[in-house]
Amino acid sequence: MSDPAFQPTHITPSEEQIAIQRHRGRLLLVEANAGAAKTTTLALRIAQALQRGAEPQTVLALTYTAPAVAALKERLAHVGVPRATVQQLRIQTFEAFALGVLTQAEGTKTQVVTSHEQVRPYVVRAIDMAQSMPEERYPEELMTDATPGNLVEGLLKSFDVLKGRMVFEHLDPEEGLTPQLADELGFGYLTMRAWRCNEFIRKGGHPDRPEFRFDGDGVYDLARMLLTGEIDAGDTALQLGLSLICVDEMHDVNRAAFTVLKAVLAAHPRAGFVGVGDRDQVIHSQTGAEAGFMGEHFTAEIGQPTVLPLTQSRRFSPQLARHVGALARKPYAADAALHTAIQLAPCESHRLAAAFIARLAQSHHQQQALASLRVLLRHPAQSVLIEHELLRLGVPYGAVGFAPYLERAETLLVRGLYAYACDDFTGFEDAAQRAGLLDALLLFSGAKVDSIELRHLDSTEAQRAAVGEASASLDSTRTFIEAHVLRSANAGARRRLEAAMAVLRSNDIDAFEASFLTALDALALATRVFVRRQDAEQVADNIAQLHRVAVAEGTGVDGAFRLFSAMAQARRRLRANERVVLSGIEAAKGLEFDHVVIPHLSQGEFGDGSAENRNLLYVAMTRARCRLTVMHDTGRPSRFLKDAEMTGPT
Ligand SMILES: Nc1ncnc2c1ncn2[C@@H]1O[C@H](COP(=O)(O)OP(=O)(O)OP(=O)(O)O)[C@@H](O)[C@H]1O
Repeated sequence: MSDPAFQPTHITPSEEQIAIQRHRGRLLLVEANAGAAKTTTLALRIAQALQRGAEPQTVLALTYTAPAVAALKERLAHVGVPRATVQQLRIQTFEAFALGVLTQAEGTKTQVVTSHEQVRPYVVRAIDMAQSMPEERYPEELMTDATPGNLVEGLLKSFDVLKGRMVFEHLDPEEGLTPQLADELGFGYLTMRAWRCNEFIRKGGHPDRPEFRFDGDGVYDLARMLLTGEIDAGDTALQLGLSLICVDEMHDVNRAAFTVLKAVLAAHPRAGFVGVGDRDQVIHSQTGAEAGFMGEHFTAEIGQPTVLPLTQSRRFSPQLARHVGALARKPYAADAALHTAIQLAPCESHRLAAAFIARLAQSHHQQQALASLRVLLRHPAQSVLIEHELLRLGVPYGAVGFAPYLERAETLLVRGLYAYACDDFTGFEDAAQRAGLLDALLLFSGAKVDSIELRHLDSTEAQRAAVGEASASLDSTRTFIEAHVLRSANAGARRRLEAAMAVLRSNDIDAFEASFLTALDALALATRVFVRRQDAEQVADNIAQLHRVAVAEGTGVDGAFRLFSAMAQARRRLRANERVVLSGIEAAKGLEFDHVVIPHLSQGEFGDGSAENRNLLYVAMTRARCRLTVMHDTGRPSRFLKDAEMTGPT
């Protein structure tokens, strides 16, 4: 039968790519290194299906993140699939796909809860419930010194693991839950009991569907219903008439997602399947992501796939491939025609690194040869100094995966405390700026807006209404801080806020340097209001960086805060920019940039030596096309740099 090949624009596919594009077997897996053209080849395979006559809406491509969805769409357009057709393809995250199937199966849309703060009260209730069960056989195992609020953060992480790995679903239903069993499974007894209560609460007493779904609950609920038989492959919600099913970034697949995938494949026995991934890009192993889902589990539970190779990086040079190969301890080939400049920039201090990056960004704007400059950061707090230097030089930039430092709630908290303590509201001239400041103060003080007129609104709406009214003028802003924030703050927060304001009021830079951070105790403040410890730590890190910047300015306390206001004005004036972007590494997965800069690679700065951190650095380094700049203190390089053989001259 004649099968004319789809002819892509912009690229000439290799023999390996053509073999994958034109493959006709049912199950195909491609495991290949970063940059070896997995996403592009998936796009070619989809284009070939369209060429063979498949309707766009019968092609499903699943990924884990929204940026990965965007990247696949971009590749499809790049190889020549018309944008209008790309829009008709079903390219979705696993979570969005599962929510769609559930809506269909349940006949109604369930509320989706997106923030940890929204889900927190439910988890607190679950802990209370677990600790007060009348028939509990091991009550002493459930007692702890921590308050429920302080347990939430750890529990949510454990819940992710329980969901991703489907731990409960794989237990023998006859076997009761005991502390010993919990221990064997690697979870605390309280965690497992609280999980059960949390699920009970989430169901809200409704027989058919839960009251709400939090991130990841869509895939989990669908996977669970598939396992219990509430939904099966024959269900109309899964009969989507698909002709081709694809998974990009298969290294992110966990048990729950795999269960969904299995059912979609079973529901479409005539559809082709192509999955692509790279086991060294597993950066979500805590939630059960496992390379086995592209290997032994796939063969055992779905069938024997054909495995086809993509052997060469088409993104970067053989020299960079050698370094990342050494880091990941695997062979790594690359197209010999590609050239990637590798620059090891020595930087003894973070301040020097920030100044260096700002100059690099400035010259990037002045040239046309390279399009994108992406600075990849392990932690958002690392952006504070860099952004400060960029703003000082007036260099336009964007931020992805985290808010720019001047817009973070903790920055507004510190600036707001100064403004109120010293009655200097420079930089808060308009109502929107004052509203941001009040929201930040309310968040960290733990104060609740409570007024008789607003009792008919829920707490979020009541706060919005009160802040909207108070921020209308400077006077009402001051009064609100006095009457609603400080007076009704919880005792611990109020003590810390007052102490920090006393330091600011002294306008003594030495006192500020020595005691501001201790007075505010940002970690304690944030731990009370953030569910995840890592979020609280990030707040504390951000404030520490802000403090460092203020001290280093050498212009006194008032001088430093005026500068922050000026920087905030400057930031608003700068055009939004996509050529120079600071971002987290997770947000860069699946993407590529002409010039990648990775600062903070001195000893201990890239986290511990875990496989997950190694994989994060692997992902970061493999985003570069034409140039990679790696920055560290030459006297004390990170062990990962040593492993990548990047400490000497390159
Ligand atoms: N035949 C080709 N000729 C030239 N360049 C190609 C070819 N195929 C792919 N590329 C380019 O190679 C680069 C890497 O491709 P792609 O993003 O598909 O790799 P990947 O394996 O999915 O990467 P990652 O693992 O990082 O997600 C892209 O710039 C792409 O345009």
